[in-house]
Amino acid sequence: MPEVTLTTLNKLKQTGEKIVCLTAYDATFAHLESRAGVEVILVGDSLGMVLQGNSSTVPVTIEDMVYHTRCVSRGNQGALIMADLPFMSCATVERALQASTALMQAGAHMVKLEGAGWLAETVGVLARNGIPVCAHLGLTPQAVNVLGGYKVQGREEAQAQALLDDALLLQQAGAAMLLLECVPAPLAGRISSEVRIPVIGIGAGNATDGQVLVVHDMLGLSISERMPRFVKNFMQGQPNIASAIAAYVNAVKQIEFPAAEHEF
Ligand SMILES: Nc1nc(=O)c2c([nH]1)NC[C@@H]1CN(c3ccc(C(=O)N[C@@H](CCC(=O)O)C(=O)O)cc3)CN21
Ligand SMILES: CC(C)C(=O)C(=O)O
Ligand SMILES: [Mg+2]
Repeated sequence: MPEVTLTTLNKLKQTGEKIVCLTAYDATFAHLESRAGVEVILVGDSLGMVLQGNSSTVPVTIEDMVYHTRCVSRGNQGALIMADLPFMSCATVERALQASTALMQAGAHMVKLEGAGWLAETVGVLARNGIPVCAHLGLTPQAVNVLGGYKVQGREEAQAQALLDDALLLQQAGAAMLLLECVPAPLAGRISSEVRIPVIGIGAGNATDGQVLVVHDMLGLSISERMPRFVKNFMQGQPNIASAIAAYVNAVKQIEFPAAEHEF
């Protein structure tokens, strides 16, 4: 058992203290982040972009995710490890169970799946089998080819209402956590206050229960010229990576990050 558990995260939500989440893909970063006070380490399928150099997360396989989850697990010092279920791994309940088993046996404490209310049954089956699930809503990058780009979701009233309905449905189905990506800040705040479970945001304003960023982004490392609006470079003014990560933890805890310029 890690030092940080779902109980810890639920308590943080109740007390209003922000939950800090950051991606890691290897043992060294897992070590640094967990030592710096990051509560949740996300082994994100963003590794398909920042490590593998793909232009989306679609090429990432379960084997890739298992490998990096194992690496992170070895370096982790007490954080809760959440691993992404990659593209197509939730197409059927059976596939989701198989992929999640592999991730949990590689050292994950929780899995994250992209998708809305239609995954409620999958979430329920996983939860009943002892696998905590985070449901990733809003901009779901694995669906980039359907969405037509990495765009803000939930801007129209009907879409916003559908997101809120999905959040409540997934909680009801047994989700332990939600992640909202690129949704208008007021909508993310509303969803966070209407569900009991912790809500982590990226590009979703500062009213969610926690924040996540891709570690390469917050260290100012980028292949492309343009960074998404929600990214802040925490290396600025810091002597090393450990202190940049500590600055991120502090900024999230103090609700200094994200600022208005980082939200939609
Ligand atoms: N390095 C990295 N960082 C990420 O945050 C990330 C990945 N990779 N890979 C998977 C997804 C892709 N993500 C992205 C990528 C681009 C935007 C982006 O440029 N968004 C526009 C929104 C434009 C709009 O609709 O108004 C922006 O200006 O931020 C958002 C999320 C988030 N995830
Ligand atoms: C951007 C975050 C939320 C993610 O899913 C990832 O890193 O893969
Ligand atoms: Mg992901």
